Amino acid sequence: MPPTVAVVGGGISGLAACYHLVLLLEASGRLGGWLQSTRTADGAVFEHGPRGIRPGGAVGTDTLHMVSELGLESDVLPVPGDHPASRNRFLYTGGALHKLPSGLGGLLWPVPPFSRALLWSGVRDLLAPAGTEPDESVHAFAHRRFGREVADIAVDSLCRGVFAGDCRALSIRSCFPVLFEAERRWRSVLLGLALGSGKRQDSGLSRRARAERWSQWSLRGGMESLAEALAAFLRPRGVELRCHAPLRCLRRCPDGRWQLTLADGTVTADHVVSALPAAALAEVLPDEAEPLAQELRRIPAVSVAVVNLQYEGVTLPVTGFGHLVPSSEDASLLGIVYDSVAFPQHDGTGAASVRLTVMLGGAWFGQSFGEAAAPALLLQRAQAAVREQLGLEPAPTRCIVRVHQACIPQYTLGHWQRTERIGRFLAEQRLPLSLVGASYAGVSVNDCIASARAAVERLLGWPR
Ligand SMILES: Cc1cc2nc3c(=O)[nH]c(=O)nc-3n(C[C@H](O)[C@H](O)[C@H](O)COP(=O)(O)OP(=O)(O)OC[C@H]3O[C@@H](n4cnc5c(N)ncnc54)[C@H](O)[C@@H]3O)c2cc1C
Ligand SMILES: C=Cc1c2[nH]c(c1C)Cc1[nH]c(c(CCC(=O)O)c1C)Cc1[nH]c(c(C)c1CCC(=O)O)Cc1[nH]c(c(C)c1C=C)C2
Repeated sequence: MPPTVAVVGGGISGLAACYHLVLLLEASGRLGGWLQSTRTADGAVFEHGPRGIRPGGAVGTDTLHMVSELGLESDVLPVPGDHPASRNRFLYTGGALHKLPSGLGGLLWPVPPFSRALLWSGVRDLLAPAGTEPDESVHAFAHRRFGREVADIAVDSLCRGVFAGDCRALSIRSCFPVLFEAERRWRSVLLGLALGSGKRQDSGLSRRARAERWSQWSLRGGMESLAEALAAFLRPRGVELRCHAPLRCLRRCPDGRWQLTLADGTVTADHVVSALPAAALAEVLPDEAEPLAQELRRIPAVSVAVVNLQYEGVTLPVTGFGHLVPSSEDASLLGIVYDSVAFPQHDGTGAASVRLTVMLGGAWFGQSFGEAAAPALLLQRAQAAVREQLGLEPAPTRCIVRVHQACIPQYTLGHWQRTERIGRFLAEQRLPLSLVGASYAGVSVNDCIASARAAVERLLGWPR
């Protein structure tokens, strides 16, 4: 009989793992995890989780390949390289919006909010010696290589716009491994980025993405359609996708198999693929795996309030992907995405509208709003930010507030050692358990899918 493999966690990582396996157990009543899209009767789509996926690199190529296999090709909404949402990103500092420099002109002269031409930061990176520490905070790394202003403003904002996190606590080695490696290998981040990108094998959609220089893509029905399409692909192929099936407890049977205790019974499996957040897995492990549980509990995650707003009869003062707010300007307000610029197809058939998503909290959630923030307060804060930062005075015609508890894992300093210790424990104890998902090696949808695929390949002994 072939071994039984149970996948726990029905987010994108668990679903992607099931691509080749047979049973998935999901605690909630829906699949997709943070892939959450609201579709309104007038055809508008509001994203409460990821809103765009990068097509580049091996992981981006693999995701696009999966999209083709799922038959979603005609639903892909690309954002080509010459689109304003690809070219323009803004920072809100000193009470004003500043376009992030692009092109040579933007590097040769001082462009606010930077007091010196960014060229000097590039020269500093080319001349500075390579670091020797095995890990460093993202801020310390950026300060050492590019100078204080770039670290305090640009890199601070970048970490808020990807991890909703604090660059002073996040690890360069785990959050931005490409930059870390570039410095180690080429002694300069810029040199490494310029020389380091190898040749890629493109086909179909990814070839088109490269030719048209897509910066990101979404789907006509929103990102949740990726989870729905995966589920629709898996069910007729014999994969059992069980919702309302929270894993309560994981025990080893005397014969070495796992016994999974659910709310309404037990399941036995030879191998378990955990696609749960690290802290959720820690809660269900048996006592003998306490050292593993302790490491998992040291991988924190931050909460983000996502406020979707729709306005009618207004015009944005700038056009682009959106703007980020450095923590020195306003720690509680991470940034605003101008959704209707990148994906006007999601505006629906109503009157011409501007759709925005305001993201609040992250690493500053508790200090800004308390642990149990009232949705009305978050909505008020979001609307005030849109008024102050974008000058949109009218009341929004549609508002959706979601508070996502512990939604983005934080790879803090030393994360690489934690994941190594976790791997060592699994190997030494010969535990038939694979860990996939956003808690370990990349938070993007691409990284989650890639982690699931790699685990399944190891499990089934497939060559890469
Ligand atoms: C607001 C926001 C914006 C984002 N934007 C982007 C973006 O633009 N681009 C991008 O690439 N990525 C983005 N991301 C990141 C990306 O969406 C996530 O990292 C990814 O979806 C995580 O998937 P996952 O399957 O690993 O985890 P999750 O989605 O957290 O799935 C885990 C699943 O496990 C289930 N579960 C928990 N406990 C149990 C249990 N005991 N038993 C059974 N099931 C359980 C949960 O219900 C959940 O469904 C964003 C994330 C957020 C929150
Ligand atoms: C304001 C907060 C956030 C915004 N998006 C996210 C947060 C927390 C979450 C997020 N955004 C991206 C990813 C995936 C990372 C990846 O490796 O693909 C996640 C988890 C994509 C992303 N968003 C921004 C950048 C620079 C990236 C990396 C990929 C890319 O270059 O496209 C910047 C950014 N995010 C937000 C805004 C308003 C913004 C810039 C203007 C929203």
